[in-house]
Amino acid sequence: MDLTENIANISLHEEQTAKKRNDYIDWQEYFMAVAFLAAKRSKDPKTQVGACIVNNDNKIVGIGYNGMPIGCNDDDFPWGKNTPSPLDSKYLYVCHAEMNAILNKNSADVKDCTIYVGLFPCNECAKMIIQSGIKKVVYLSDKNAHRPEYIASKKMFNASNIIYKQYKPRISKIEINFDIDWDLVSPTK
Ligand SMILES: O=c1ccn([C@H]2C[C@H](O)[C@@H](COP(=O)(O)O)O2)c(=O)[nH]1
Ligand SMILES: [Zn+2]
Repeated sequence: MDLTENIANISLHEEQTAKKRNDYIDWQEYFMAVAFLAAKRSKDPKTQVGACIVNNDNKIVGIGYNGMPIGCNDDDFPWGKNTPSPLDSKYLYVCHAEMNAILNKNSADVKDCTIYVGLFPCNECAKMIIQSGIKKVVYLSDKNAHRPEYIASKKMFNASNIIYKQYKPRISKIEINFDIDWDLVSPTK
């Protein structure tokens, strides 16, 4: 066997025994990352929230982030928090991420689905989650847990048998790199 034949045989053997990669992200990481990616669309200068709704077949059926309603120009509507008049702060106008994800659904309904969200849902979103038939909430931060709206959310979720579970990341960062050298990743023949 000459050298070229030998190299060809070695590379054939490598191809035939190739194993799947094992550093892929799991479903939870994927759905929470989609929620976080959606949040990057938010124009809120202080708090960007994203939500991703998933059905029992692990199919994404809705994505949303906090933003102004359609027709309400986000350059004209306010983004402040503590203004003398409530009419001049964002709170009366901004649509929450969970609400947008539910309303943006691309399936007939979101019954029995799970919603992945960066921030634990407020009481208004909790009502929408319950009424839409979503059965599980996976959230990352519960930073507002002490506030009455969020205590109310938990009261309602408990009464309606909605499961809520804090997501504990296995990895702290998922990187998206558009600057990949595809020829290095999978050399063309
Ligand atoms: O359930 C929730 C609660 C809040 N949001 C959005 C609404 C606002 O744009 C921000 C909260 O602003 P703060 O400056 O942190 O008060 O988060 C949401 O999308 N879903
Ligand atoms: Zn809300």
